[in-house]
Amino acid sequence: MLRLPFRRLRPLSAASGRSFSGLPPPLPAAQVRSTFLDFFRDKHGHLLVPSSPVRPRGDPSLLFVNAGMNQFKPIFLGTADPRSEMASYHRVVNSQKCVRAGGKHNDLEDVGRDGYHHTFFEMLGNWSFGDYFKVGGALYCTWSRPTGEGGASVCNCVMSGGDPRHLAGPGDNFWEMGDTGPCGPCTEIHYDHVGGRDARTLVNMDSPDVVEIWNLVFIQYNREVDQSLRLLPRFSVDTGMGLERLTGVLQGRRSNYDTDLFTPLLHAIQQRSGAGPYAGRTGTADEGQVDLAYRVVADHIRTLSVCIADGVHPGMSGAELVLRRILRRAVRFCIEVLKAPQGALASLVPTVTYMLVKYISHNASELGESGRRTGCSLVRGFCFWFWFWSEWSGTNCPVCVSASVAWSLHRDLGFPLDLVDLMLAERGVQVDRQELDRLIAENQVVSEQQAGVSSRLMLDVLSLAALQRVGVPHTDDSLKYAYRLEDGRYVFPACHATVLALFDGQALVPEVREGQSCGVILDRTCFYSEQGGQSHDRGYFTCSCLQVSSVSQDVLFPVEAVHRAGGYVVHQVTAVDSLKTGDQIQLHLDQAHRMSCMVKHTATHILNFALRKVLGSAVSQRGSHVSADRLRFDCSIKGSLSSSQLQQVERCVNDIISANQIVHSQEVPLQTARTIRGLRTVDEVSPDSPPCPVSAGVSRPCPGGLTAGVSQLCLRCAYIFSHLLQTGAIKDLVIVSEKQLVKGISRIIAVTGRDAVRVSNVNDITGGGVTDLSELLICCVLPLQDSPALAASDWAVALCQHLGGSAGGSALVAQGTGSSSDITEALRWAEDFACQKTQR
Ligand SMILES: Nc1ncnc2c1ncn2[C@@H]1O[C@H](COP(=O)(O)OP(=O)(O)OP(=O)(O)O)[C@@H](O)[C@H]1O
Repeated sequence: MLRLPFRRLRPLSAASGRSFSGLPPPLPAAQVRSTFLDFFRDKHGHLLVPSSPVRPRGDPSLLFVNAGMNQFKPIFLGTADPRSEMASYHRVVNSQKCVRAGGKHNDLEDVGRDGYHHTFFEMLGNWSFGDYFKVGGALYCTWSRPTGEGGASVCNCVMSGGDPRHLAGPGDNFWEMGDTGPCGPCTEIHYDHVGGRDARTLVNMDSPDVVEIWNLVFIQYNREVDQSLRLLPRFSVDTGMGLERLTGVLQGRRSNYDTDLFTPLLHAIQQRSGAGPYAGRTGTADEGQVDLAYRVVADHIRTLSVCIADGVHPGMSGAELVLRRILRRAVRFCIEVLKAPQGALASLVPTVTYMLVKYISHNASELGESGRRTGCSLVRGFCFWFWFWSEWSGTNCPVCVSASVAWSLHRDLGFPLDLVDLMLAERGVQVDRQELDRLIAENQVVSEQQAGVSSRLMLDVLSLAALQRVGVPHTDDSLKYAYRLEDGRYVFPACHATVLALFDGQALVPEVREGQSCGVILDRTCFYSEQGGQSHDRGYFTCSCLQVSSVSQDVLFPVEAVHRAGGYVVHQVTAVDSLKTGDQIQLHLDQAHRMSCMVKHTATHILNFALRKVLGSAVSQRGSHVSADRLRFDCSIKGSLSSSQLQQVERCVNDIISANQIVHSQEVPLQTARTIRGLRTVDEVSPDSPPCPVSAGVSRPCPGGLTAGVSQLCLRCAYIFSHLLQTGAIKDLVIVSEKQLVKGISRIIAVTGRDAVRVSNVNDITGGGVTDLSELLICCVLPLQDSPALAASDWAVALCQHLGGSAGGSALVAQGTGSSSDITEALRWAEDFACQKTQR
């Protein structure tokens, strides 16, 4: 027997629905929200918990929180800290801020085109954690509220069935939060805005009238990183219903934009722009896309406001990049379509704040600044854009534009690439996508390499000229190579130096005072400067300074960065005491850090060699970066690597490592270097450096054409980077991830030594082989080692979560916290966790 799930209110006319000054809507959204929450809390004993911020807490599998269940992931997985409040949850209800603009759930494309997909929306949800569960048709949750008119139930939802007059039919499905994580079969409830017909065939068919409003998921599994499904320790119920869609249904509006969640915002947009009133048109009826622009701007300003309030700011990668695109898209529609003046977007923030007062804080100023900057760049862009189209308008309008034009719109004029795509698509023009992808990948590599030095104190052209004018000689940095092996240990030379010049960020100065940031130029150094993909050295200076008491004391100046400019090596420090030109200092190198970089550097070249050996000489390097933690290697490869090929590459590298081959180097003239067979990147040698080929292996390269060694290393690196003297110090290499950046270009990330052993252990425990799981470990857990603020239990929880709750993994992370003081506590915690699992 089917029950009546939703009684549709008599639809109001479109005009009255959009009237900004008309009667108040029949059921304000705020009341829809509170009725839902109160119902589950008061009638069914659910605990009302607050929404989490939209930035996921400690969950790298998500860019944004995309569902109410995200914050409860540890409960589903059984990894919640038993001492935490969360561990006591059985029945919970809330209204969660969700953003679906990236990752598995990405609705950005639909926003504005229909009336029910938003990038930001509130998800109403109720949960049972091992409490009630689906028992045939017996389980039901009724949710009802009296209307102002006669107390009729407007919403009476029965999970076990539906009325064909109103329910379009339950869609059986399987719901997943992302590529990994808790999941399970689900029943969706769809609402037919037309009603009185069998709309089952329209379910999930993108019909604007038949819309999913509630999804009831029966969480039973965890999707593991290898894509298998692991049965969870207990079964749970997880439901999610969009507040905006539900409000639309209850207010009798087909479009959410016609509800009181949006109408004040649309009104504010109209006031600030030169556009006519919002008329709710879609598709071809919406000539000039004015109503589309209204919807996009209204949607995006909500998303921007909520995200910024939660600490996600428009930026250059991950969630921040997504937000930057949203900001740019909103600005573009504001300026180009709605003809709004600059600053109009930011001026909407108070309206959003007023409407979502519960969530939004003082973000108007930031959005104002960000929006203003974006606006300026887009205004320039649009001038170019109009010129571009006027040039090609008429018969010569191209069907396909070259990738470099699209790229220049992006790089030079600041258009986001998806906006370029959109603008071209709107005019029926295609872009050479393959070539564009190549340009994107190339740029990504370059910008990542440059990122490390962008924020440093850089010597400008004038200061360089001034240095030369006063006769400051170039820095002698040959000591950075002067390390040797003694009894199997690397010994680095001591280095005393004289301060020749000080740069305060603007000009050369004779002295810097305490607290001042400056660039220090010495006559000699043993420090590496950051260049070409290898991190700079770490360490400090000591300087004998005269104290007030006339007693001389050693003062320590930590070196924050080291870079090179025109033959000078600049050490960036923040002065802890006064420092003057002529001061004598002693340099102290962080030898462990240097060793780690040398290990990764030599390993990178061996990896390059091994890839070519396994896959053939067509493999070519597209970029690399080595730091103390890991190495990254980008190369062009046809297709992606199979796991057996990756294993072969690893084996080849590890054979060279375990043979402890000698790494040879020898200075030769450039002409001679060019004749050495197998030697690569000869052209990259810097003109003022004698070329120095390096190889590892049985044969030693020498002038006159000797074959390069087993693992030929590159010429350029030999001179400006440090290499190991023997390969054995690498100890072990494990590839932790391999993925395609774009078609034809793969990025490999590998770790060495102790980290490689740890990753192998994780793989043994999880049976993972070479998986993204290990990358997670590297990306998310190992970097935390430097954070003293983390309690041991956090370690255990973090890894348990990343390993899908594996007790072995927990123990492993406890070991991995060797650098943290609280290893015993971590182990105890890991044991607790293992015990808890066994008991269950
Ligand atoms: N982009 C969105 N904007 C507004 N509400 C949404 C959005 N995505 C999902 N919802 C709401 O959240 C509920 C649960 O989310 P779920 O992941 O099941 O939706 P979905 O299957 O992605 O929906 P759809 O297929 O309509 O995009 C949906 O039933 C709907 O009410």
